[in-house]
Amino acid sequence: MQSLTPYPRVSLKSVIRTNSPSSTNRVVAPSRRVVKSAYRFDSASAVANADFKFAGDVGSTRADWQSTCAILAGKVALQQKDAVKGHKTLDIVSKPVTISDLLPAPIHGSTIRVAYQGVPGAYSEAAAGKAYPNCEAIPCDQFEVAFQAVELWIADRAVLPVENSLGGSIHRNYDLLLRHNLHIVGEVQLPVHHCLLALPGVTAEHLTRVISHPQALSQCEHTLTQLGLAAAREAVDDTAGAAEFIATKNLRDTAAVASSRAAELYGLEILADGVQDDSSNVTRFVVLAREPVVPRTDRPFKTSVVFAAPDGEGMSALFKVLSSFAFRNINLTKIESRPHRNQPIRVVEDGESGTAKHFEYLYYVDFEASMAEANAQNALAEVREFTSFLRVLGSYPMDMTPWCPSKRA
Ligand SMILES: O=C(O)C(=O)Cc1ccccc1
Repeated sequence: MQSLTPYPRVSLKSVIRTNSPSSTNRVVAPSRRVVKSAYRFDSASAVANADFKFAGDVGSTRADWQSTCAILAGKVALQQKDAVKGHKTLDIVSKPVTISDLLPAPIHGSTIRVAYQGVPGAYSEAAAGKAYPNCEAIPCDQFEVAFQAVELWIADRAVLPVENSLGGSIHRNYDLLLRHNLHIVGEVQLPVHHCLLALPGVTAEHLTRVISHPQALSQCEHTLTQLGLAAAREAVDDTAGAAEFIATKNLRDTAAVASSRAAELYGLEILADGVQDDSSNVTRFVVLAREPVVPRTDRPFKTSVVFAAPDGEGMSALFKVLSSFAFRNINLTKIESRPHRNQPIRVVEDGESGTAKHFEYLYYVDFEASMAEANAQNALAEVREFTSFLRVLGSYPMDMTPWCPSKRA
């Protein structure tokens, strides 16, 4: 997959590697001033950006964001120098951690900073806006960077897509959930409405290439073919980044699958509206934070766990785990298996027939219950007995917003 986007984003290079806040490092919350001009998701800036044309004047929102990135990059450069000198203090900070920084929600009047992968106009940015309507949405160039942005207090939350009703799971994020120690504190389900975008004046006959996030391409494959688009499909990091790439490079032979908001932001035209193969196309995002939320029982909660089976017991352990939930009438909403990276293969020697190689898996399960419920606690106590590894990724309120398929993002 190519990374095409020139938009200034928090990148791996600009995120300093340091120990976690619980280590001996003095890590304090970043001052709001450091990131105050980060792109802000609210209707006012959406309207301001509607006039933005890539080839013309750069709007103040974008200029502000670029200067923010410069500040951030400068701070990071400073830290890198300090790291070389052996200083371990994280230097993007100007005040010590207070109790309000540790609260699961921001204190009244403060703006929550939400990291997402992509550039403005990405669906992940819309998901951040749905979860936290007046947040500062912080674009990151990779999923991993969004995790690190939260770990390093550059952001308060990260919002990441994990599955789509047409395209299936986004495996990278399942793997990252395990590699990092953030907690799932919420979920967002976003109806995704895709458009085919191109430079003004370009028609379908000019197109030799359609670029987008691989999930977006797979969600539109049938419709694009029906539109007679024999153009090659090319996967890039995010939908809005694809739109921006076309605008900056002035590509008249390339279209992007992205949101109508991306068309407005980057001065593209909508060649076809609603190109997803199914109007009930929904993407589920998880919201991550450094601290878990306290599970409750006064509203519907979901809990996400990941576990591994003891050596050689893959299928029977899975059966027992599923029974633990079934016997308690706990509904599972998701089950996903991923290769067990620390132990990918189990080799079984059989003198007569040869050597069998079995793949080992980790299982990700979501169930509809709160960890505050005795039922869920008992189920997990039992699951622990059948598994060699078990981690609760989070117990969090379910997204219960009314169903409205395919609203334009
Ligand atoms: O690329 C984006 O805009 C994303 O946020 C990832 C994505 C891609 C396709 C559907 C939903 C989310």
